Formats: sequence, C-alpha cells, structure tokens
Amino acid sequence: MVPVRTTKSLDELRRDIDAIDDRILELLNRRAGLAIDVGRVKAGQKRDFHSPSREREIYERLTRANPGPFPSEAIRGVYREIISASLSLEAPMKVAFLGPKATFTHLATMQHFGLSAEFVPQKSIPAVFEEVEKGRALYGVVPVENSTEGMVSHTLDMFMESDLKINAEVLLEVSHDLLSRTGRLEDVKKVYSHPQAIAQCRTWLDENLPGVPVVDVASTALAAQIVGDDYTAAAIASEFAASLYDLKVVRKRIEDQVNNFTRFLVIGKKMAEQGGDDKTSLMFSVKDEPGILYRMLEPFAKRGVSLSKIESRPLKKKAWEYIFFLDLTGHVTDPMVADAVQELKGYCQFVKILGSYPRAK
Ligand SMILES: C=C(O[C@@H]1C=C(C(=O)O)C=C[C@H]1O)C(=O)O
Repeated sequence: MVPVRTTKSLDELRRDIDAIDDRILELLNRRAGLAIDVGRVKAGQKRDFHSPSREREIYERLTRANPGPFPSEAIRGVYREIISASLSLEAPMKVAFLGPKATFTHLATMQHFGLSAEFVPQKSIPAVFEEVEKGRALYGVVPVENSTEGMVSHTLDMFMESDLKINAEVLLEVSHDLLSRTGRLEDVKKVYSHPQAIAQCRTWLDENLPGVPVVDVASTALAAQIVGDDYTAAAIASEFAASLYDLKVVRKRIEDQVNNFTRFLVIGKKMAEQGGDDKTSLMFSVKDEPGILYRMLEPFAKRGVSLSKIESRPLKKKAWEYIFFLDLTGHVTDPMVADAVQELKGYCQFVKILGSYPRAK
C-alpha cells in the first residue's frame, strides 16, 4: 500500500479529478481544432496529412519531458489514440491488414495506428499489397518474421514484384490462449488453429489434450470463428479473438516458449522520412561466382554500417539462383549508407531499396 499523503476525502479527490478531466477535455478539443487547421494548411500545400515522423517527434519529446508519476511507457499509447482521433477528423485513414478480424496482424495494426483508423481485413498477403497499390488503403500491414518460427517467406516474395515501401515495423508479443464456447477443457474434442500457432503450442497440446485431433486452418482468427459454431471444438488464438467471437478462455498462455515475438511490416506507397533511429531493408541478386557474398557485404563493413539480418530466397524464374534480403542500421539518405548501396550496385544484377523506417523498440 502506498502511504496516504492527503488529508482530502474520497469525494474531494474525485471532484479534483473531475475538474482536471474537464480541462483535459477542453484541451483535447483545442488540440483537435489545431490539427484540423494543420490539415487545411497541408491541403493548400498538397502535402499528406499523415506525418509519422512528426508523430514520432511528439512521442519522444513528451516521453523525455515527462516528470512522472504518470508512467512514461503509457505516453505513447495515450498520444497514439489522441493523434489517431485527430487524423480521423480529416479523413478516416484506411489500413488493410491480413485478416480476418482478430488475427495477430490486426492487433499489430491497432497497436501501430490507434483505434480511430479504419481497418480493412484482407484474405491474403497479396491482397493486402493490392489494396495499397490500387490506392484503396493508405497503408497495409503484413507479418514478416516470428522469433521462433522464422521468416514469412510469402511476404518477402511479394517485394520481388511490388514497388511498395516499408514505412514502419511493429513488434508484438504473441501469446496464445485456448478458446472455446464452454470454457471447459473436458469438452474439447478437436482443436483448430494456424500451423505456426499449433507448432508454438505443441508440447502443451501433447500434455494436456493427448490424442485430440488438431486441424490446420488459414489463421488463428478463422479458428476462433469456426469454434463459435461448435461446442466440442477449441481454437488456439489471441485473447482479443475471444472477445470478438464470443468465446471463453479455457487456458491462458499455452505457448511452449515465452518471449515469442512477431515482426510486422507497415507498407505504403512512399518512403518514410528520416528519423533519429532508422533501419533500411533492401534486396539484391548477384551472379553466382566465388567470393561474391563476401564482396557484397564488404561495402557495409568498411563503412561501419551494421547489418542486422541477411536472408536468401530462391529466385523463382531460375533454379539455384537467389535473392538476398538485407536489413541494416541507418536511413538510405545517410551518406555512409547511400555510399555503401552505391558500391553494392556495382556487383549486383539489381538492388532494390524496400524502405527506410524507424526501428521498433
Ligand atoms: C497535426 C499534424 O498532422 C497529423 C496529426 C498529428 C497530431 O495530431 O499531432 C501529427 C502528425 C500528423 O500525422 C501535424 O503534422 O502537425
């Protein structure tokens, strides 16, 4: 218990809180009015209303300035909702994501854009890309990598054809619950989920539901949907799926590994502006010759540009030829990065910058 430092009664304290809330509300409305004015000025200059770099500046400035006791970790969430609501006054910002509703991609999308954006579920990763390419959504969100299961190769492959840019990355801790209509383990005669989620809960399933058939479906959210109509089945999905599809939690956190993170990419038509702490993703292909991988990495090593990831994918048009995906620290407009990329171009059949974007914390 925190020692009581006040002589005020509960009623008095609540009256003080009400008075502060009135002021916060008034300030929120004044702030919204200013955001509308900014929108008008930007429209006159034909500039985009949405400015992620300005938003980041706001989060960082306020986190630094916060004297407490309001927790600094909460500032981003509070301001993300304030800004998300301001943006919706201008025009609802449409964001396509790999659906259906309640997928982990949906959670990552809400975490990144705030709840006032308009979320449009898509059936597949290519469909998310298409929504953005055709301009029906301003941004798209797709999974790219899981800390225990590895890369989502489907997403990497999309960048071979698409010219969309990575605007941001979102890291989300993925935790799985067992959900059903009754909430009772003894009623579960069948389990549905996405193959990755099933793989992540294998030991728990073997120990707690031995011999119960486990069925692969396209997403954890679809599993939750299916289970909504079947009292003898359970789904491995997020807690959010339980609230959305009216299911009960049979067991919480059934994943075998804690610290299971998935990384998502926010894709859009434009390159994100430079911030203080960026990373860059690029892809390239090379002729198959001795020492080529060493030479490709040298332009970065000798300039002190650190690489955080290298992945290869087969080039589908030709057997045994590969495309490499590289993540490095820095923005593509940083002189060291730009020089290294320029040098790399000399060795490669092609180099494509997939985007420079703020590093997720
Ligand atoms: C108001 C602006 O436009 C948008 C709204 C913001 C806000 O509510 O603070 C911040 C950045 C932009 O996405 C701005 O650029 O300042």
